Amino acid sequence: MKIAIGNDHAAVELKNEIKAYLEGKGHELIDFGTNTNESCDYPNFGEAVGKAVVNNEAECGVLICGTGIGISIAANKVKGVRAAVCSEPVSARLTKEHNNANVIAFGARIVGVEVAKAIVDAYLDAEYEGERHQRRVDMISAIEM
Ligand SMILES: O=C(CO)[C@H](O)[C@H](O)[C@H](O)COP(=O)(O)O
Repeated sequence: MKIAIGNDHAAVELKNEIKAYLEGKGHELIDFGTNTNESCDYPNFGEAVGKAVVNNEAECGVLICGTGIGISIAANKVKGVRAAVCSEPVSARLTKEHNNANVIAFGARIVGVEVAKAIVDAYLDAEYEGERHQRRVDMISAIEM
């Protein structure tokens, strides 16, 4: 799967761990940075990953900042993005099954590397269930119009 990934300065190390983990599973990662510990602004990376997903350059996105919150708020401003912050794998599975989330986010200051791996695994292994959930996802899309 082609996956866009992005992060701010708080999450360079965790991003590199998750990127290597996903590449080891055969995924192709498009890395939008940042790749240094120099302080930077998470909206740039949330926007870049969100646009890559809605423009079909990637099938889904992974975003990491200190909490996962700011970067997901930014991504959610891109029309068509449904980014969900998850700090554990059950929510990560459910946001794919119910919300058809196309971006998963988490915080490098909140979760450790093993929980982060479990979150991306749960998200990527899950399938959108459609049916009653589609009505609700359509309602979310209608808010963007
Ligand atoms: O956006 C955030 C909060 O929701 C992230 O945690 C950022 O990484 C954080 O705000 C960055 O903070 P810093 O003090 O500039 O490192």
